Amino acid sequence: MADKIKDAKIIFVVGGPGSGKGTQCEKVVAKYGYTHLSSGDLLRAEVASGSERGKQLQAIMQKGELVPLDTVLDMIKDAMIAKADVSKGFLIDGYPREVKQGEEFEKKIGAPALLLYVDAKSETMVKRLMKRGETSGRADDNEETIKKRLDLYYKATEPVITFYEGRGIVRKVHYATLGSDL
Ligand SMILES: Nc1ncnc2c1ncn2[C@@H]1O[C@H](COP(=O)(O)OP(=O)(O)O)[C@@H](O)[C@H]1O
Ligand SMILES: Nc1ncnc2c1ncn2[C@H]1C[C@H](O)[C@@H](COP(=O)(O)OP(=O)(O)O)O1
Ligand SMILES: [Mg+2]
Repeated sequence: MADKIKDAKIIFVVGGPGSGKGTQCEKVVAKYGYTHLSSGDLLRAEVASGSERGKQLQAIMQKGELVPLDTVLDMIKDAMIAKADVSKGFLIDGYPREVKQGEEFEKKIGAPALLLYVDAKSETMVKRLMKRGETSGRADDNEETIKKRLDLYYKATEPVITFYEGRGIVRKVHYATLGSDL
């Protein structure tokens, strides 16, 4: 099964909470036809299913913490396999959240061709998330959880960008300016 995605083109999409990862991914999908997989969306689908595992995930996400690595990696891998036959490439949005997640992904699936870094100032992210929280119904779009998610982003996720900069595969995306060197 995993053989099906062995040679897939993989693009990691990394940025702070509310930086616009999902929004930029939609633009890439429209332009290049890649398959968009958001770790957060996959987790929220599990929560919505009402399963016991979903309840545990919901409690973690509500606190602004990271869910266990194996859980999220297995979900992404299953989703990739399900789309392998129809996909030109994969946008992996919201993963890796820490360097270890990147390492495990590479061991189990493969190496990314590119990392899209969606950059935004922390004030901008907070403002957007507070606004999104008015309608999103997301348990983590509230002031207290947003603060925790931002702290965790700077502590755990920014090092991911430095790690892949060392490999020369990081492309920074600022607002709606998607380069044509994708
Ligand atoms: N370039 C932008 N300018 C203004 N608002 C934006 C921009 N990109 C995203 N947003 C808004 O910010 C919020 C967070 O965007 P989203 O794509 O959901 O971010 P993420 O997936 O990184 O959490 C959304 O409400 C979205 O409409
Ligand atoms: N790769 C990952 N590892 C662990 N937890 C993750 C994860 N991706 C998402 N989650 C959990 C923790 C996040 O705070 C929550 C929401 O993720 P998200 O939808 O990517 O949010 P956002 O991009 O707005 O920060 O889901
Ligand atoms: Mg998102």
